[in-house]
Amino acid sequence: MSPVSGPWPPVPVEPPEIHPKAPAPGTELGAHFAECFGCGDEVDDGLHLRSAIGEGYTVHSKFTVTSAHQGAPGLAHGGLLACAFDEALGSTVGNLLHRPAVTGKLETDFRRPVPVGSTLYIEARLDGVAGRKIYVSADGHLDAADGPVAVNARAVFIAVGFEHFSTHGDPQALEKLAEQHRRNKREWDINP
Ligand SMILES: CCCCC/C=C\C/C=C\C/C=C\C/C=C\CCCC(=O)SCCNC(=O)CCNC(=O)[C@H](O)C(C)(C)COP(=O)(O)OP(=O)(O)OC[C@H]1O[C@@H](n2cnc3c(N)ncnc32)[C@H](O)[C@@H]1OP(=O)(O)O
Repeated sequence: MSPVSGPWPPVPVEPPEIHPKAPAPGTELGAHFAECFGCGDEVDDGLHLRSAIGEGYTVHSKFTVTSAHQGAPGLAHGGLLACAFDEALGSTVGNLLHRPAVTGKLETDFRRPVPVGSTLYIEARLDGVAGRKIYVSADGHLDAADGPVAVNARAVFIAVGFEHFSTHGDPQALEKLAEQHRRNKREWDINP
């Protein structure tokens, strides 16, 4: 339960409908985009966050804080930690619902410092859906899945059409990504 103030979700919601092709519990999720700062292998100083589907359709992610992620000497930058939660929560929405969506709002509650060299274990869950609004939350534990909670986060993702990415982003890179997904036989319909 997040200590961030106010009721959550803030509006009446429907239970999320897990997509029939959502990966089964235990499935390790690869990077969704090699150049993604959150999970991409091609971003040297990125987070290299790795995720797997948990029981009860949670998503478990982890990343190790490096010196490239510092704010104060020896400590993770708060915005960087927020980025990790954006990634983990986005992965939760994308992989469990198979709905293209973008972050509308992201709230974080920093409860303990996160030192360089520590690993953050993030457990994320779907909290409910209201129309295009998808409510998600997550807790980040220090150095073990049951370690002390360092960060809580909650977010509203807004479902969008695929044209959101092709109109506002880089259509050529998007087509390359779709091709990679086809090659890897990922079950995600990038162009539904
Ligand atoms: C990203 C991957 C793409 C490739 C996919 C490939 C593979 C996918 C597989 C798995 C995915 C895995 C991982 C993904 C990991 C990370 C993802 C990172 C996600 C991001 O990092 S993404 C970047 C940051 N993000 C933005 O760049 C958004 C900029 N923004 C906009 O583009 C518009 O702002 C938009 C579209 C949000 C809405 O615009 P719009 O015109 O379509 O709709 P409108 O404004 O009418 O809102 C409709 C309803 O949402 C409510 N609403 C809107 N905004 C709200 C807010 N802030 N708070 C609370 N509620 C909000 C309204 O109140 C209304 O609610 P109601 O229906 O009840 O009236």
